[in-house]
Amino acid sequence: MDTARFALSRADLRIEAAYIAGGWETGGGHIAVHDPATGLLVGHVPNLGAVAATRAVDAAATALGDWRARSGKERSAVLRRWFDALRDHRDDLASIITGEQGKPLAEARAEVDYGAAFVEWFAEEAKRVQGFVTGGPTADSRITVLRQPVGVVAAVTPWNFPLAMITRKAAPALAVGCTMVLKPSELTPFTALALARLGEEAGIPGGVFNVVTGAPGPIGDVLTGDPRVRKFTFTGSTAIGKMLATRCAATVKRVSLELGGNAPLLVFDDADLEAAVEGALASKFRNAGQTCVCANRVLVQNGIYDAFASQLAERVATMTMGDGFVRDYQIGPLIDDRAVQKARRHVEDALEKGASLLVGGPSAPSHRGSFFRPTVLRDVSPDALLAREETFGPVAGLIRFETDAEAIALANDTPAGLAAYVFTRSADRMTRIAEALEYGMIGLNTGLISSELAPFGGIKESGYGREGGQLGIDDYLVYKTVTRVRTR
Ligand SMILES: NC(=O)C1=CN([C@@H]2O[C@H](COP(=O)(O)OP(=O)(O)OC[C@H]3O[C@@H](n4cnc5c(N)ncnc54)[C@H](O)[C@@H]3O)[C@@H](O)[C@H]2O)C=CC1
Ligand SMILES: O=C(O)[C@H](O)CS(=O)(=O)O
Repeated sequence: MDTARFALSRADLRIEAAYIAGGWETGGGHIAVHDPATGLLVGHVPNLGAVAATRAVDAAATALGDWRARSGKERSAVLRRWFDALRDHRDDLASIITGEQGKPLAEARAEVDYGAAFVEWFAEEAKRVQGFVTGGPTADSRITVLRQPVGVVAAVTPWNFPLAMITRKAAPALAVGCTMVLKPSELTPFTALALARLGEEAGIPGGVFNVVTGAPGPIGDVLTGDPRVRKFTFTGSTAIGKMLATRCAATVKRVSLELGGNAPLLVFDDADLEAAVEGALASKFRNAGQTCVCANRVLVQNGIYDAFASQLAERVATMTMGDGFVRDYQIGPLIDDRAVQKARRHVEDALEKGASLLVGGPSAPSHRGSFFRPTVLRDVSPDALLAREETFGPVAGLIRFETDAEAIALANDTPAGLAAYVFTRSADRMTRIAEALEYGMIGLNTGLISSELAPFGGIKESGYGREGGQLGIDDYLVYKTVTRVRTR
């Protein structure tokens, strides 16, 4: 490992072991983890499989009784200590995130804040899980509805937010008394293991939070097939999510899916031009375009099109790109060369279909690591690949429209339904368009919609379930209706 690149990270937080039943395991083969900015080896984690995954489910099932028996206030205190530990180790965690995912340190620190905020939020929610009591069908009867933890939870998470996508699931689950087996992305396992280490320090009992590293297939088969797992939560690509949800049906698990997006960003003639450009920059280029809520299609009304295109291109042309550790660059590397090839394919296809390049395009080969320059294309066809698929890279494709009706039709013309953005000064148009768009989340005159306070999730083929906010805890609770008749 290039120790200089983890200068900020204390050795005891970068752990080359899986975490099962409160113990650190180094057995089995190994998976190599690389730094996307340099291709350098970051380290190895155990390549565990079905046997270890089953032992983790054993541990979660064993720990469930005592953990759910604690009061919400007692679990809240443990989560609060976990939150404090994440904040105290903000720089250590950020350097681990940048080292294995590539985002610039400033974005990595912001992700630690974002992920820790879910732990803080659900430490508070842990004390407020409410049921209700009503009168029964006869004078001597009462009906009580309890909300209880669903039980053992399995979670599978992606590489693009290697900390926040985990705490967005683990915090509500542990808050209500569930236990968890997590399979993090094999591309970014060290962040998950650091979370487990800090959770151990905070007093999360062994078996309550388990991290199994290794081959996705065999581990996934156990997490989707073991009947003791009562809830399966996934964040990642639509194709994998569909397959895993299908596997869960055999044991009727509760499932929540946060899948891919294809977010339209609509700019109307009456928009505040500066706000629309800022919003497009924030939404499109966060994490080098590798978020599921990134603007994936930029739909611009004809009257403002040229002004918006030139101002966006001017700003993108000034963006700095490079190794997230070296300087505070704005654009880091993509996760791997496969992601670079996809972005390149989308740009080339759009150009073949009549678009023109305003700025950017594939990086010079001299650039080490999996970089792709921030790119703006204008006059993109709605039939271009980048309008049909999620680019998951720093490519903004501008598509023209004339009328409100045309904008809505273009925006909704996708199986995805995660996030959409609207820039207009008209309150009436905001209301009409927001209500007509088929998406789980809408940004009005903003490109940033994610926080621990806002229920996050999609509709259509972007998935179901909500994470964060007042709704995030529901996915980890079951209802129990108790009818009682007074004895004579
Ligand atoms: N809606 C949302 O909140 C998010 C959606 N995504 C979507 O995911 C994609 C990029 O993220 P990736 O990590 O590449 O997605 P991915 O779907 O390839 O991987 C996500 C997770 O699934 C696991 N996985 C893959 N195959 C598996 C199998 N057969 N069994 C069990 N687990 C398996 C991976 O190891 C990883 O942990 C994009 O399409 C993006 O839009 C990513 C992050 C958030
Ligand atoms: O995985 C993602 O893309 C995240 O859900 C996006 S966000 O929550 O950071 O906006």
